[in-house]
Formats: sequence, structure tokens, C-alpha cells
Amino acid sequence: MRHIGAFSTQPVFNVASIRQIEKALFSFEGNSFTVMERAAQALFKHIVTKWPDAQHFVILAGAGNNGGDGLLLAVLLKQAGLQVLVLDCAHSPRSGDALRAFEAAQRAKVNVELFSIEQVCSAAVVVDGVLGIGARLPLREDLQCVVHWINQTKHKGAAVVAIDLPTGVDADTGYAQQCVEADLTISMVQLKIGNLLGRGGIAAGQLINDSLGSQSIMAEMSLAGGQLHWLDVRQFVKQKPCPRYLDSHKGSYGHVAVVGGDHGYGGAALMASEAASKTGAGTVALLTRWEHVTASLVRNPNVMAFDAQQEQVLSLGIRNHCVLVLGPGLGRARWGQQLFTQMMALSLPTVLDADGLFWLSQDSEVELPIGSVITPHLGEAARLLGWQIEQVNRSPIKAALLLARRYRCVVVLKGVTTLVVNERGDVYMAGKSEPVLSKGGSGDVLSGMLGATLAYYKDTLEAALMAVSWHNYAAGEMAVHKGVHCGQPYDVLDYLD
Ligand SMILES: NC(=O)C1=CN([C@@H]2O[C@H](COP(=O)(O)OP(=O)(O)OC[C@H]3O[C@@H](n4cnc5c(N)ncnc54)[C@H](O)[C@@H]3O)[C@@H](O)[C@H]2O)[C@@H](O)CC1
Ligand SMILES: Nc1ncnc2c1ncn2[C@@H]1O[C@H](COP(=O)(O)OP(=O)(O)O)[C@@H](O)[C@H]1O
Ligand SMILES: [K+]
Repeated sequence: MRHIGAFSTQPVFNVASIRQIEKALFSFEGNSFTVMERAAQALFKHIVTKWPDAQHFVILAGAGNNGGDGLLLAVLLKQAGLQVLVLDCAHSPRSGDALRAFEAAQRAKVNVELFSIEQVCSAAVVVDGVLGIGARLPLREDLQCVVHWINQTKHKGAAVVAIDLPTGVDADTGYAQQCVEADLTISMVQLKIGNLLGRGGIAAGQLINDSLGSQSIMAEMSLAGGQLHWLDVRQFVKQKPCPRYLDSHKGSYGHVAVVGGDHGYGGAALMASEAASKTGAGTVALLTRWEHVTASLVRNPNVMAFDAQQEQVLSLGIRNHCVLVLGPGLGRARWGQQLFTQMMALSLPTVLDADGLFWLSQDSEVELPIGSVITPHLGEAARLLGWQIEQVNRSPIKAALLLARRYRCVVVLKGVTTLVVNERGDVYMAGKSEPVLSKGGSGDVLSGMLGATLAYYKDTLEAALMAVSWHNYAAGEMAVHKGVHCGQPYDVLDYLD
């Protein structure tokens, strides 16, 4: 556990660290098979708790220890008087604990058949014990058939449980081309990156981690990849994004200046400024094209709207100790470029988003002001790094870390699960899939929210985590009330209270 402000987060590990923890756990317990037995008990407990009426189970078991867990689970289900069939997917001989588990299943007279794509399945629950953290991708062709069969079975109505992680997901990155789509994933020992990020985060379904007793031995271990954290958005939002106190005034909550909105893109700047205000900034100014000033005043009279080209705007709209949100709708023409240069020269903590990131990528000399945050999506991160988008998709943590070090700032790498990373190398993963956010404008709202939290919190990382969590959580609430199609990016702001 790590504490950020009043909140705790869960540690997440790469495969190398999980192997280290497992090794320590095996030596603490005296042998590894005991741990596999405990894994099977944990699986049994979680599955019968979730599906108390299920009578019929099918378990797909691979050659490794993930299959071993599945085989021992089959023994427990049989002993409980339930119907269970193991479909054997091992195309190499079993050894070690996996072999012992297979022998235990045979002794218990568990029904084991060789997997065939023609197999008809009427089970209520199908368990994926094909591959765990030992998987090397791409999947061999026969295992691709197994994955396809499991997903087809799910479409016919069975519930799917993945042991440790869905087969087909890369445990170190969450990347997958074809993978099992689980309803429930029971992660063993500790959370892995692949349980949370990218395709892996979606394919996991509901995620439970069972530490199998590893918690107590981890305190003394120094682990590679120990800087990774999972943040439960629901826990973070117990505190309002910018909590208000009784003896406060507008100056207590800081000033945010949103800069952007070239011709055609006024909406982006309007949404960002509205977001800053509704998130709780004390005062908000919008510096935009004069054509957008009236629209802003009509929609949000609380936001001071200025023509960015007027000389005196700098003294009116931008104040000492204020935070800038630079980029929403800034555009890639001369107007945007000039504003970018002018604003960077002020050395104020800045949220750099959208076209602000474009201008950043065009100028290798720029140094970001202290306390700044950049908010790229995968494409913007790829442009800043000179990578292909697919490269960022496959290695998002590496990409975010490189950006945080290069620009000496906090990086919010946006996606279904968003990464928040600082220069020191702390990595936070936050958010669950909210397809209602997959609409132009969602990023603009987030950048405005970030402006407000950055003005409020002393700690830049905490500010970023607060905005990202609230954005994701409020989107979920908004989707319930307005629907995933009708809900608009700015509607998120009605669910912050
Ligand atoms: N006592 C134990 O050993 C414990 C094991 N655990 C389980 O063990 C798993 C790790 O076990 P393993 O290290 O045996 O790894 P896996 O069970 O993930 O699989 C390794 C096997 O799959 C094969 N394989 C890998 N990639 C493949 C591909 N693309 N196509 C075809 N075959 C492929 C390998 O050659 C090897 O035979 C964890 O995920 C977890 O489920 C945990 O439950 C903790 C306790
Ligand atoms: N399916 C999704 N699940 C969760 N969050 C999402 C999803 N789709 C988009 N988002 C979030 O919405 C925002 C989109 O930002 P961005 O791509 O910059 O949009 P825009 O530039 O159009 O405003 C990000 O915060 C991203 O994390
Ligand atoms: K699995």
C-alpha cells in the first residue's frame, strides 16, 4: 500500500517481480505445491461465492502451472459434489507442480478429455487455466483455437473465469491481439500490469486479487518494478476534487487561465474553461479568439472571457500564481504558435494538452515550467517520442516514463486505463472503461479539470490523480443517468458534486 494524500493504492508488478515474490513465498511455505493448493482453494471460494447455483463447470488446463491451478480447482469442485470436466490443452509434457496437479486430478477421478474445437459445452462456468504469466505471445495456433472456443462459449451464455489473467494477454504490458474475454479474473499473488492496462484491463472483467499469503513476506523485499500502483477510482473520489472549506473566498481556490480556441475550435476552449470552473477553481479566465467571447459569456458568465490578441489581456486574464491550461482548440496555425510561445515564456505551471502538445513536439528547445502536466493520448505521445502509435500501445509505461523524464513533468497518458507518471518514475494506473468518454471533447474537459486541481493542490501528482479519477468516475455516473450515446463530454461536470 502507498498513500497519496488521504488515499491508499495497491501495488502492481511486472512478471520478473511476481516470480521473485513467488519464490520467496515458496521458500516461506516450504514448498510450491502448497501454494498451488492454496491458489485452488482461493479460486474455489471466489467462484462459488459469485455463482452459488452453478452445477456444471468446464476447466481448460494448459501444460504449465496455470493449468495446475485449474486441475486442483477441478478436484475441489468434484469433491463438493459438482459436475466438472477438464479439457486438456497441453501440447507439451507436464512437469513439477503441474504434473503433480494432473496426478491429483486423476486420483480424484476427475473427468479429463483432450480439448477439441468440436466440444459442445453446456457448463454454467468455464474456467481459463490455459496460460498465465508464463505465456509468450503470439499464441500458438492450437491455443488460438482454445481462446476462440472459450469466447464462443461465453457468447452462448456461459460465464468465463480467468485464472491469474486471461489467456492471450501479455502480463507485462496488457497488450493482446486475441485473448479470452473473462467475466471474472482471479489474479494470484499480486496484481500484474496485464491485469489492468490496455486490452488486458478490459478482458479481465471483474478483477479480484488473492495474495495467497504473500502480503506478509513482501515488506522486506526490494522489487524491480515496485513503483507501479493501481488506484481505485471509487476510493479517490471519496474526497471532492477541490474540497471547499467554510472560511474560504474565491482567492482560496486559485485562478485558472485557459488559452485556446482558434477558428472552428472554440468549443474545446469553452469546455475546458467550464470544466475548470465546475471543478472548483476560484476564478477562471478564457483567452481565445474574440469571435468566441460572446458564446462563452452566454454559456458561462462566471468565466472571464478575453480576446487573446488584446495587449492588456496578459495583465487581466493571467495573474500571479495562476495555472495555465494551454492547448484546447489552440490550432496549428500562426495564432496558436504565437500564443504557445508567449505562454511558455511566463513560466507558470501549465497543463499542456491537444495542440499545445503539437507545438511542444515542434520545438526541441522548450523547457516546461516547474509543476507542469502534459496530457497526451497515444497518438500525441507517439508524436512527442517519434514512435509509431502501435509502439506506444505495446509499451505505454515505458512511453510515459520517457516523456516524464524528458519534459520533467507529470505525464497523464490517456486511454481506457490512464497512466499518471512523474519524473521520479512513480507510475499510477487509474480508471475503468467508460465508452461514453470516447467522444471529441472529453480530453478538453479533463484538461480544464486538471487546471482546477493543479491550482488547488500543492502536489502536482495528487492534482493529476484527483482530476483523472473524478473524470472517469463522473463519466460512469453520467452514462447511467444520460446514456452512453446522449451523454456529452461536458455533462460529466454535472456529476462532480
Ligand atoms: N505453485 C505454483 O507453481 C503456483 C503457480 N501459480 C500459477 O502459475 C502460473 C505460472 O505458471 P507457469 O510459469 O508454468 O506458466 P503458464 O502456466 O502460464 O504457462 C507456461 C507453459 O505454457 C507454454 N507456453 C507459453 N507461451 C505459449 C504460447 N504462446 N503458445 C503455446 N504454449 C505456450 C510454455 O511452454 C509452458 O509450458 C501463474 O500464472 C499462476 O496461475 C500461482 O497460482 C501461484 C502458485
Ligand atoms: N472507453 C474509454 N474508457 C475510459 N476513458 C476513456 C475512454 N475513451 C476515452 N476516454 C478518456 O476520454 C479522454 C479523451 O481525451 P482525448 O482523446 O484527448 O479527446 P479530445 O481531444 O477529443 O478531447 C481521456 O481522458 C481518455 O482517458
Ligand atoms: K489463464
